[in-house]
Amino acid sequence: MPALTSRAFRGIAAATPKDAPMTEIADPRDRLIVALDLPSVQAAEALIDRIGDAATFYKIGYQLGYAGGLALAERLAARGLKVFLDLKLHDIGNTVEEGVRSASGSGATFLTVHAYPQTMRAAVRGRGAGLKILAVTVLTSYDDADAAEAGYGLPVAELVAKRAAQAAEIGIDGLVCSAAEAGSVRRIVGPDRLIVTPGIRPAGTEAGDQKRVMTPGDARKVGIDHVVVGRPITGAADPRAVAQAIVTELA
Ligand SMILES: O=C(O)c1cc(=O)[nH]c(=O)n1[C@@H]1O[C@H](COP(=O)(O)O)[C@@H](O)[C@H]1O
Repeated sequence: MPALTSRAFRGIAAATPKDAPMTEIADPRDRLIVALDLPSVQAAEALIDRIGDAATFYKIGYQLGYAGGLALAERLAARGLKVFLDLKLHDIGNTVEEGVRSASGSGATFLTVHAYPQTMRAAVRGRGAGLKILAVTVLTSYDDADAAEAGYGLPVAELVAKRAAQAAEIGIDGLVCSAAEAGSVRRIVGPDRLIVTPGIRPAGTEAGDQKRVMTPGDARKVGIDHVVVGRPITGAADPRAVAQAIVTELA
């Protein structure tokens, strides 16, 4: 995979509004969500120790969740760290509603569902106090060709916009999209819903399987609330330093 450079982002950055407002967040570290995409709880705890107080917010997804990570989520929340449970639920309404209800007792701050109207309505019905539901619009590993291959008749930007409008109408708390769509999503959903953007790559780092990417500094300018960063931190020789640099870029 080619390394990404500032030049690679120039087109995207030029197309976005300058210094769009971000939601007020008291601690700038809360803007960075570190994706704990690791094979074991032991590996995750070792990374959290190395990062120390440079990060306050961690995401637990499939890889760690199916390897004991759900219990870890409860322990991290009990320690005062913020937890994003990235379960990306999508099923019949009853199953989603009851799954969200179960997750509401975990102490997590965020939980993801896919942005299908039936799924989002069910998630809102099951949502307990303190848990915010994020709807994943179109995965950041998709481009227009991938959307067409999956059977969608809209380009990614239009599909994201359509799903963002549906999510806002249903009462979802926040959207997951790429930073490239954050400006248009903000105009659709208004100031009160969260915009959370994966596909974030510090300049010079590998995109890997991500297709809609942006640097933390450019993402800051388009009004995101939180960024999600995995491999650039989990694979770094000094994960604490990378986390600190990203928080500085976002501040
Ligand atoms: O819901 C997510 O967090 C998510 C949505 C999306 O569209 N794209 C995306 O990459 N993610 C997650 O964000 C993280 C990105 O990881 P890196 O590509 O390693 O930075 C992974 O844990 C993905 O599962």
